[in-house]
Amino acid sequence: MGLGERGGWDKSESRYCGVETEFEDDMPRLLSYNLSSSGFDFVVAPLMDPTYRPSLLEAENGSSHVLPFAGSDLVLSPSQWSSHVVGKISTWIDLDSEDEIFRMDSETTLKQEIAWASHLSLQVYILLISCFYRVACLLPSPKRASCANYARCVNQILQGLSNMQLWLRIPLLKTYEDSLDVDSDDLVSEVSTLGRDSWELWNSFRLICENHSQLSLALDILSTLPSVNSIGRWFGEPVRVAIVHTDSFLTNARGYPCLSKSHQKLITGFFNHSVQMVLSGKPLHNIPAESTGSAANHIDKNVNSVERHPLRSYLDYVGYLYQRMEPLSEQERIELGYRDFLQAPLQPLMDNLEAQTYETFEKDSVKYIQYQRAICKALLDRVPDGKASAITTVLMVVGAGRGPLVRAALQAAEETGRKLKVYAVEKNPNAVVTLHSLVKLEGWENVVTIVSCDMRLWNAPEKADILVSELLGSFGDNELSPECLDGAQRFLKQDGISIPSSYVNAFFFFLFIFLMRRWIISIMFH
Ligand SMILES: C[S@@+](CC[C@H](N)C(=O)[O-])C[C@H]1O[C@@H](n2cnc3c(N)ncnc32)[C@H](O)[C@@H]1O
Repeated sequence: MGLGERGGWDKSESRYCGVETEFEDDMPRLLSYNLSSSGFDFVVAPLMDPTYRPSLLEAENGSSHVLPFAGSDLVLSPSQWSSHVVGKISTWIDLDSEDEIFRMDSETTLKQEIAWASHLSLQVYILLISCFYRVACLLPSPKRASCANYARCVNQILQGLSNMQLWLRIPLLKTYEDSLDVDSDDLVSEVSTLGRDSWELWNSFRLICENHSQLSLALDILSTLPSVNSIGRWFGEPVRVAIVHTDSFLTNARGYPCLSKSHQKLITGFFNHSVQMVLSGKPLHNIPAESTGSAANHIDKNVNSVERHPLRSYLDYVGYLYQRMEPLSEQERIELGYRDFLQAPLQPLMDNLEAQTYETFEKDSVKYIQYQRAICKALLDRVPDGKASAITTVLMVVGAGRGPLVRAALQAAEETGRKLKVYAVEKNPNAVVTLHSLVKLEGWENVVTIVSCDMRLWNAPEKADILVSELLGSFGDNELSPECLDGAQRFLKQDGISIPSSYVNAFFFFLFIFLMRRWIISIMFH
């Protein structure tokens, strides 16, 4: 999901720019109009007729009614539902309304619509496992500052939801005063009654939802933006979509839509965080040969006509902003998938790591350069220039994996002109296979001895001058490095050294940050 590599609109991944539409019960026509020739990749469309109210339908038809969804699940293929439709939950719902019937109607509708969306995505999950988690529903923004019942109900739904993301819609507003500056749009007039910073609203909502990983954000980008500090706070949040309203666009000298510098900065910042864009609203620019009227209402009966989509010039502008960005460096591309994700700590002693994990380690070139520098310094320190050809330093890499530290050590020896003998100790037999082929391929047979066993059980034939390891793990000890390295100390000569020579357990540091996070955030942003 999300934007592909920079340098062009990458079509290899679906869903990079969508369009918000109104209710249309002919889904295939809606898709055909908005996607096929118009350039959008997905629609954010209501799943249910907005006039539907459970209490009214029940009064009319008793219990034998059919829910007024936008088409049956069969009108689109499972992959079309998953890649091209984000279900928009009815915006009229208000689960914190004082009117009990309205509140009950809201809760029933919310559950029915999410159950329906989940039904659509469940088929997809079975048929197309790779689409897992691409399926999403857009929850309307809370209507009032106190939205505990809405959040409680969403939390309840999340507990039973395995195949879908919920995106809570929140307007990008700093304060109540901010919202008063903005024109009277439905959404804004709703949120202006909230009377508080929209980040606070999101924060209280997600806390009630216990920070559920399937709850993320859809941010409405309006014509006025909050301060840079206030915006910065959102970049630490799980924003999946930025909904850019047409009234946030200015008009350039040729009459085409464009964005202010601050809006441009915001949008490119979102691109950098793989946030998808959605365009919303009526076209407000009079461009020759382009039709006017609402994007949502403008479904021509003849969908095959070559008429330009009314929001096409807005889409082109967003595409232009994307293409204008500097392409990502190789390193940034590698890191992209790891941004903003908490990783489950690895257990390399208990488990045998997979090739993919080693490959990820090996891409961290900065780390291996630091090791190489440290080994260079150690070699120069231990072996004077005059004895460089007479003394062979014994170096042991304990936990050698597929060999990047062996390579760093041999490069250090070459760089310093020192003679080196390397023992590579590794307990993962699969990694040892790769290590063997690397040693052969590089012609290191004479200097590298591979030892396939747990370092704690190894009977080393000689003692080492330098012990090199990389077993820090997430908190400096989850790979059991203290225990393993303690077991390896017996290999070390009396005056031998260890690289790294020391490290601290960062657990308490992170615990402190975690416990003080609210205080730190308030200091940073107020
Ligand atoms: C974090 S990985 C680092 C691998 C490699 N040095 C690198 O940078 O890609 C740690 C390696 O140590 C190995 N290892 C962990 N405990 C070990 C032990 N007691 N004896 C031998 N190898 C061990 C693991 O199998 C794993 O390959």
